[in-house]
Amino acid sequence: MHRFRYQGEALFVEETDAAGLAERYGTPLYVYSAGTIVDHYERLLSSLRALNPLICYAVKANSNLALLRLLASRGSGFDLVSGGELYRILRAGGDPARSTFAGVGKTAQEIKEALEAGIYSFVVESREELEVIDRVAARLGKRAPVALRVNPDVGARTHAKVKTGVAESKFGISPEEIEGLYRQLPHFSHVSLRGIQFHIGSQIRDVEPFEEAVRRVIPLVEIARDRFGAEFFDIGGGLGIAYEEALQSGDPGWWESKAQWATPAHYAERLLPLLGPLKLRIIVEPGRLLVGNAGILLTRVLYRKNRPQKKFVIVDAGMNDLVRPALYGSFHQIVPVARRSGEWVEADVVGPVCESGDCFAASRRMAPVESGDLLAIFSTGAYGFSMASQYNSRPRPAEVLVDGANHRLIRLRESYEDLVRGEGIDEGEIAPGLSGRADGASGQAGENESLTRDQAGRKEKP
Ligand SMILES: Cc1ncc(COP(=O)(O)O)c(C=O)c1O
Ligand SMILES: N[C@@H](CCCC[NH3+])C(=O)O
Repeated sequence: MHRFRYQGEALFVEETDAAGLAERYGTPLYVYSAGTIVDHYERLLSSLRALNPLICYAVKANSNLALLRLLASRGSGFDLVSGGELYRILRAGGDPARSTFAGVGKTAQEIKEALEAGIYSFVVESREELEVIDRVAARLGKRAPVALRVNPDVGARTHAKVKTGVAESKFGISPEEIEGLYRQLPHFSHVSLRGIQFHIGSQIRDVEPFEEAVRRVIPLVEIARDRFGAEFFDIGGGLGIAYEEALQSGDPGWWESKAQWATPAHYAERLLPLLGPLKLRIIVEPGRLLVGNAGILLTRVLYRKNRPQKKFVIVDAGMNDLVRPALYGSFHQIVPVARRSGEWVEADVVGPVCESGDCFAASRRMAPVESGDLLAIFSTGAYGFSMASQYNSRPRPAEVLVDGANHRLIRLRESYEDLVRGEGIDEGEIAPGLSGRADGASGQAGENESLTRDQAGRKEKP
């Protein structure tokens, strides 16, 4: 269950009133409930108890160090997709030996960093990537643990932009190609096959696609286990949550029975008989499920605008802070932080960004609001801050973690200075010696790659 409730007319996050948080830390403000995250983690673990699973939290959903630390302290491993995410989990005290590294475009540098950190397994998405991993491992005198990501060509009822298990998507390797790779694997002398993985997409709330994917991939898993000694089967993440009526139902999504959606009992009931007999370590990679309904975005109403055709509520959060509605047309419940009586209105809730798509809710029936009021945008713990940008030169918002009656800032609101960090106007101001002339007369012109300050001088070639 999530821990956001009205007490009287005031919205509370655990035992902390939301309005007080907005006063103290300003808006827009992401607020997370630690109790909700831990509850979701423990519930998932117990629903799959019979498999003794390893949960690898998908860092991309929300990569704040404090959340990573919280999950690591409960024993969670991590699903990573970049060198930056590896850096984050190391900073947060996460264990690379309980973490996997997926993604279709790992660079040789990222592969080297993960090998040196002692990653539990790469999740390989192409033959060419496998070759690079083999080469980097050889150079380091190591053997790289790898899993192959299977694209099982299973569709799922979710947004087209977040389906990843269909043959047309860029992810994974087809079953036929994997069979070919099995034959060639002995030639890769610096990798060992540790597992098989699939991940078919995100915000999926039916069990059938997961079951279908497991069934299709099991024959490949059995070969990996019997011929190559593979030890795990990773069935990815993608479990959906309730966005509709998230507050009223108290439903983090998937746990409680809802006529049209699967429950964890249902999921377990259907998958355990398939997975149990494999006698392998089972890994799951949930992101949204653990943190999605554990976060809200607090925003203040700046202005209202009433036209005969439409009413607008203009708030101080924008699509740069929360891009999901603009990107996917996704629904987020929006409620007042302090309820007032009066007639409900139908309005568009929009942000200040100069795009018509900067709209959190279109023609939404909502409780009456006045300028200065606070609103809470629900179910924004996943893919909220982690997809935020500085578009329109808007500093990214602050983040706060609530635990009971305690609250603490876990990310400072950005300043104008943060907006221009790393930019330079004059020659040599930010990277002395790097500038040059097209004819190669000086500096490192022709490198044809832009370097970050950290990367300069330590590029790993594939
Ligand atoms: C490889 C991988 N694992 C896990 C996830 C987590 O997905 P979700 O947040 O839907 O559980 C993703 C994102 O879809 C992913 O790409
Ligand atoms: N960003 C997407 C989910 C993508 C999952 C990443 N593999 C969302 O907000 O729903």
